[in-house]
Amino acid sequence: MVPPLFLDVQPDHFVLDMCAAPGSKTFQLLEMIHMNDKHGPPSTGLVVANDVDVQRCHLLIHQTKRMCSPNVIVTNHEAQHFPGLKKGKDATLQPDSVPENALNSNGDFENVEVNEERGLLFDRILCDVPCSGDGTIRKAPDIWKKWNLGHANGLHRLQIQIAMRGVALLRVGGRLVYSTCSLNPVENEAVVGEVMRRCGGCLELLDVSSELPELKRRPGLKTWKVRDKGVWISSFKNVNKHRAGSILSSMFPNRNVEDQSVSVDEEQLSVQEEIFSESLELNEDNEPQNLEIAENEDDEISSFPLDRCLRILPHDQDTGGFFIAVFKKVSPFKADQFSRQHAKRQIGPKEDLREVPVNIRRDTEECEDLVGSHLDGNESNINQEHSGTPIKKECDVESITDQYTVCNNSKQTDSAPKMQSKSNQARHQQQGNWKGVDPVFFLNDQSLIDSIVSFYGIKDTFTLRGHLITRSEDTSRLKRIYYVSESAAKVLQLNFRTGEQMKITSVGLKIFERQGGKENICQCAFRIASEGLPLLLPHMTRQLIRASKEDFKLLLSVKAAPFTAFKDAGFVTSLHALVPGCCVVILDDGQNDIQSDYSSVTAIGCWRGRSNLSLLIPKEEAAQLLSRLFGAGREDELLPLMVEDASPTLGSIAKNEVEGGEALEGLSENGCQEPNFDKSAPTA
Ligand SMILES: C[S@@+](CC[C@H](N)C(=O)[O-])C[C@H]1O[C@@H](n2cnc3c(N)ncnc32)[C@H](O)[C@@H]1O
Repeated sequence: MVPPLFLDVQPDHFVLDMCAAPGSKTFQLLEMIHMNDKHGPPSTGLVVANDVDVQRCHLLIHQTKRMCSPNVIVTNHEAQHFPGLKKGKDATLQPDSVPENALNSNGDFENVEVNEERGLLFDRILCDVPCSGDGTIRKAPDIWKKWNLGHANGLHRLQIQIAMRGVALLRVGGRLVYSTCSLNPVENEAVVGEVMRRCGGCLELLDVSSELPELKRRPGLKTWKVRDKGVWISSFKNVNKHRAGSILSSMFPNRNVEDQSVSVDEEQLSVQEEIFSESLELNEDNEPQNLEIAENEDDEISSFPLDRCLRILPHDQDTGGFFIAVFKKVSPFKADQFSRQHAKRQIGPKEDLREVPVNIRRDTEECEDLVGSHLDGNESNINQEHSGTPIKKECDVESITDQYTVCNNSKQTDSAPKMQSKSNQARHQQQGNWKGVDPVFFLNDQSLIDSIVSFYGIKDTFTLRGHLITRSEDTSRLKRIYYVSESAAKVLQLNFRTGEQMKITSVGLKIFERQGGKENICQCAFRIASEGLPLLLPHMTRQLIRASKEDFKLLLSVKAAPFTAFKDAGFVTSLHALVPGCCVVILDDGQNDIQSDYSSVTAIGCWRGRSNLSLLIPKEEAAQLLSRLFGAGREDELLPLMVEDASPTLGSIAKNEVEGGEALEGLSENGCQEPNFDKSAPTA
C-alpha cells in the first residue's frame, strides 16, 4: 500500500499508526522496522498501532501477530486524544521492574528519548483517517449506494482533529503522512490546508514528486467548492448562518477571503468538476435534482502549495482512488502561531468559542498538546458506517487541558465523570466480552528468570530482565510470558510513570508458556512458545538438536515418536543427551550454515520425554509445515508410509510409553494437540 511508502521509515524509528485497523499498513510499517533484522542487529524502533474501535483492534492484533514482532504496541484510543505520556499526578512508578544498570540517574533507560517532560514523540506518524471511502467504490460498490454528501462534510472536523493530534505527537524533523481513500477535497485538501493554517510555519508540506516516480499521481487541488443541501458553495461567507455549525470555514480553500489575491485556476476547477460530475445530478438522498449554484461566485484558491498533495485516480493505474499528503515538522508548534486574533478573524461563529480558550492558555510556550483540541466540543455528524467511528460527543471546552488523557484514561474517567460520559467510555472499551485493555506487569522474579536462562542456556547478549512482561502480578499462577523490545519496554515504563494513560490492548511477543503439570519432571517450568522461538533461537545454547530431513519429516508426520523410531544414530544420541523437557529441533538440510544464519532455519518446539519426542506445535501447523517443506499431502495419506519407514513397532512403543505414565498430557495452552497414538499410528 502506498501511504506508508512515503513515510521513509527506518529501523530505529518510533512510528505511530493513528487509525490502524484492520492493520494492512501497520504490517507494512512493521516490515520496514524489521527490514535489517536478518542481517544486522534487531530493530530498535517501535510501531504503536492504534484504533478507536475495540472490535477492529482484534483484527489489528491478529494482523500484527503475523509479524511475530516484540516491537509493536496496539492501543485503543480516539486518535484525536492519543495520550502524550507526559508527567501526570497519578503516575505510578515501578522502580524495580527494570534492571538498575539499564537506568540512568533520572530513572530512564540510557539514551532514552522518551521521558515524562517531553512525553512520547514519534519520528513517523501515519494518519490514515476515517473517510467516506468514495475512492474504493470500484472494489466496494455498496459504498456508492449508501454514499451521500454528509459523510465527507461530517468527517472533516474529526479528520482535522486527528491530523492535528498527529502533528502534536510528531518529533521536530519527523514525517507525517495524511491519507484517505476518498477523492473529496473536503476530506483532503481542505484538511491539509487547515492543518497548515493552524500550525503556521512549523509544518512543511513536502514535495514528493521525485519519490516513487513509477506511481502515477495527479496534483492536489487548490480550489474547490463545498456542497451542502443541494447547493455548491464557493466561499464560507456564502454559507447560510443556520448551516454554519455543519459547514465550516475550514472546508473552503481559503478561510481568509479578504486575502484573496489569486484568480481562479480554471484547470483545477475542471478537474474537480470531472470528479464530481456524477454527483452533480444527485441530492443528499442520492436522488436526481436540479442544481442550484450559490449566487456569489467568489471562488477561493488556497494559498498553500496543495498541488504537492497526491491524488491517485483509479483509472490511472487500475487502483482504488486515494489521497496522500506528506508533511515534515520543521519546528515545535507554538500557540502564538495560531493567534487568537487570527483565529477570530478567520473562523466561523461556533469554532470561535472552541478555539479561544485553547489559544489564550499559553502564549509563547511550546504547546504540543493543544493542537489536537482546537475543534473539540462540537457536535459531529460522523458517518459511523464508513468511518468505523462511533458517533460521539467530545469533551467540553472546560476539559481541554493539556491532559488529553483526562477524556480517555479509564483510570481517570471515574473521577472525572463530566469529562467523558460513561456510555461513551463503555462504547469504546466494552464491545463484546473483551474490555479492550490488557494489564501489563514487568516480570521481576529473578529466580524464575534465572531458571529459564540456565535451562535453555540463553546467552548474556540476550537480556531477558526488563524485557519480560506478564498479564498477572502473581508469578506462581503465571501462564504466559511475553517479550518486549527495548523500545516497547521504554514506552511501557514511561506509561507507568505517567499514570498509565495509554490503553494497551496488546503488547509483547509470547515467548514462554507454563508447562502444564510437567513441573515435577522438568527442571524449568516454562516451555518456549512457537511465536517467540525465532527470536530466542539464535541466543540458545542448550536444549537444541538437529534432525536430518528424514527424521524431521517423521516427527512432523507422527507428532510423537519413540527415540528408537528415528533413523539417524547421531540424532538419537543427542536426544538422550537432552534434559527432559522442552527442546528445539532444527531441520538440518545441509544447505544452511545454521550457526551464522538463523533467519532461514526451520525449527520447532518439541518435548523430550523419557524415551520419546513429541511436537509442541498445533496439529494444523505441523501439517502445513510438512506440506511446505516436503510437499507432503494430507496427514492420513502420509502416515502409513512414514510408519512403515520408521519402525514396525512405532505405535506400540509409543502407546506403551504413554500408558506407562510418561507425561504427554494435552498441550491446550497454545492449542497443541495431545498426541493420541491410538488414533494417529497403527499398532504393529
Ligand atoms: C481507513 S480505516 C484505516 C485502515 C488502516 N490504516 C489499514 O490500512 O488497514 C480507518 C480506521 O479508523 C478508525 N477510526 C475511526 N475513528 C477513529 C478515531 N477517532 N480514532 C482512531 N481511529 C478511528 C476506524 O475504526 C478504522 O479502523
